Amino acid sequence: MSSRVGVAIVGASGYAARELFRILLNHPGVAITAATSRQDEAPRVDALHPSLARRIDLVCEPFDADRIAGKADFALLALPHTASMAAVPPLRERGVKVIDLSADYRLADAQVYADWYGHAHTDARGLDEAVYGLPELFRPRIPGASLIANPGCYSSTSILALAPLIAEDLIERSGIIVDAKSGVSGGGRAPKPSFHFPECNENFSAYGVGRHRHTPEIDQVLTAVAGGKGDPVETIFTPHLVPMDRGILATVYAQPKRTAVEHDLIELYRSFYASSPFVRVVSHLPATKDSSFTNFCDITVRVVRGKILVLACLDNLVKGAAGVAVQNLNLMLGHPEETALL
Ligand SMILES: NC(=O)C1=CN([C@@H]2O[C@H](COP(=O)(O)OP(=O)(O)OC[C@H]3O[C@@H](n4cnc5c(N)ncnc54)[C@H](OP(=O)(O)O)[C@@H]3O)[C@@H](O)[C@H]2O)C=CC1
Ligand SMILES: CC(=O)N[C@@H](CCC(=O)OP(=O)(O)O)C(=O)O
Repeated sequence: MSSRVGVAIVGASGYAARELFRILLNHPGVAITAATSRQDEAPRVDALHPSLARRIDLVCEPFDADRIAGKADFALLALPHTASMAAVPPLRERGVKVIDLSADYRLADAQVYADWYGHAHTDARGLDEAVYGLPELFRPRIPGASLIANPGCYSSTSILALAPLIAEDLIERSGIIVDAKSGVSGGGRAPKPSFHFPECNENFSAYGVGRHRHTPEIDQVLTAVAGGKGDPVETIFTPHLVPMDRGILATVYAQPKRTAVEHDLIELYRSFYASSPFVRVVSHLPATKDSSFTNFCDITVRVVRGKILVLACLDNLVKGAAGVAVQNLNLMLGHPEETALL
């Protein structure tokens, strides 16, 4: 036990936290030494998440940076945005490395954050130092980071779908259409009217059209993938809510700069992701159930009437949240990226 690294899970009662527990309880190099919740009665983790009964014997405590620093080297924050940026500075001041699952450290520019999230950013230093935790694109930067901004679930799907085309400068950068669908757990465990069963069951609707907060995140990262050369990437990102528990499928439409050949594109994707164990470039059309409860993102490419279509899917709670957080933790700890994730 002593050779294990102590990890705290902050925001323990939520869905992303449940996945963190589920995955990390199988990790040979990690001990979950603390869990926090605002709930009054110091709930046991397995009372919050009965699926974890007999797997974990841990009581939640209120958030206290000193206590966490006394027990853990890493904190994985599964808090809503704005709550994270209040918790991150005191943890980092005490030497705790942080992987933040919220959106608070994903956008490099505080003004862009304020514009899309409607709140001023209060941790300029953290924002400056955070590394965007999408290992497939930024793997070399992750081991040395002290603060990781874990990507959004729609963002990961869309970025992984588009990165090879942008990196190779094969498509026009404006007007890229990302038509994405998510299961309801993407909205978290806290009840909201649109997620109420009679509202979302047997229903299918778009939301956030033209103003979803993952738009600037997708554009920012893909513009970085382009190497800062040329025009910025501008996507038209439209999310939809699908009445299923989990999973995201994005269908991306892009205008090629020259004639596109499907077979060559599939080969490009295979070579681009050859060193990325969690991207499966497939020839069939991916379906959410194929990646459910896994850390895989499945991607394929088609050419239809001269346009490039990329279809990508992943599990929003795993590759879209807790799984990629553990991928990042593995890289920071020097473990194989796949540890506890296969
Ligand atoms: N769901 C998903 O698919 C994905 C989620 N994310 C991000 O991960 C984070 C967690 O998401 P998810 O687990 O779905 O969310 P949940 O709503 O399920 O859980 C968040 C937890 O944070 C705690 N919390 C809520 N509000 C506050 C607050 N104001 N201050 C402190 N703690 C608070 C609550 O725990 P308690 O009441 O016990 O204190 C709650 O259970 C979010 O930032 C989300 O955007 C990222 C990618 C995908
Ligand atoms: C279905 C649903 O509501 N999904 C969430 C996205 C969840 C996620 O990845 O985003 P953050 O980490 O940025 O919150 C939404 O559209 O806001």
